[in-house]
Amino acid sequence: MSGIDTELAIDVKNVTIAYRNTTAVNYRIFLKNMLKPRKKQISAGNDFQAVKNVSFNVRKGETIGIVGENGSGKSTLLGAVAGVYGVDKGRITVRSDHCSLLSLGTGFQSRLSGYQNIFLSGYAMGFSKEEILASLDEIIEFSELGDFIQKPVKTYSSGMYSKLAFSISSVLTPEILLVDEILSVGDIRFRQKSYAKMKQMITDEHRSVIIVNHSTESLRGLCSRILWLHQGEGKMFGETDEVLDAYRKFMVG
Ligand SMILES: Nc1ncnc2c1ncn2[C@@H]1O[C@H](COP(=O)(O)OP(=O)(O)OP(=O)(O)O)[C@@H](O)[C@H]1O
Repeated sequence: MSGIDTELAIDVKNVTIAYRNTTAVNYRIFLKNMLKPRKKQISAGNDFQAVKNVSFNVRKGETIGIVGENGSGKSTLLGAVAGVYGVDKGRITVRSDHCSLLSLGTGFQSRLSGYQNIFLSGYAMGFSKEEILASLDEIIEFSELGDFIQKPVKTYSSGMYSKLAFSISSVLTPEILLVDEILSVGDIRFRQKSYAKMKQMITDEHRSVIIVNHSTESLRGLCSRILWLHQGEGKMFGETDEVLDAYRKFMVG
């Protein structure tokens, strides 16, 4: 089998992910492994398959969206692309030194302060201490957290948590950005601000983005292609309007 197409930032081929076999890995191991191509090939056996034989790709500089009803496997697939989960069958190749998963459930160490978590996340994304320091003031200002930046993240509301997560990834600007539902959290003002920032990030021809979101209207303005997952399977992957129209029709008639 030949290597990945050089125009692709992410290539997901026939991936199956089953819970029970699939374990969330130690954070330090995750940091070490997140940028390596993953080629684990084991049988999924009788475990619950959250993602079944799914293939899609993201070109360099492209933004794609993932839609699907609750429990269709979107977050699981995104977690596998980020390296948080291994795959049971198939292969995921990620081509970048700087990759970040923006998600409400992962990433921060709850006992550490927002300030400390900025460094932790920055390192996880592949940035150096100097690069993080150079962006620190901008991250803190964008987050609007004020004095809370020195408080443990476990004291944050979900909106505050997402503000910090979004600020880190939008200011440090990784080459590959994986966004899980984060645009739908936060107050209206921050949502508008983050949507505008996301649009600006996406227009950078060097950045590749995957967005998981239930708001088809947000996705329409941001994505060139959409993957529709249904009960763990890839039901459609193609041009944004075509897939979203079919998805809306399926969901609401
Ligand atoms: N840790 C876990 N252990 C076992 N099963 C899980 C686990 N996490 C998710 N699942 C199951 O895997 C399936 C896919 O879940 P996943 O969170 O990936 O879906 P999703 O499309 O992101 O859902 P939502 O839109 O509700 O966020 C669901 O049936 C869910 O119950």
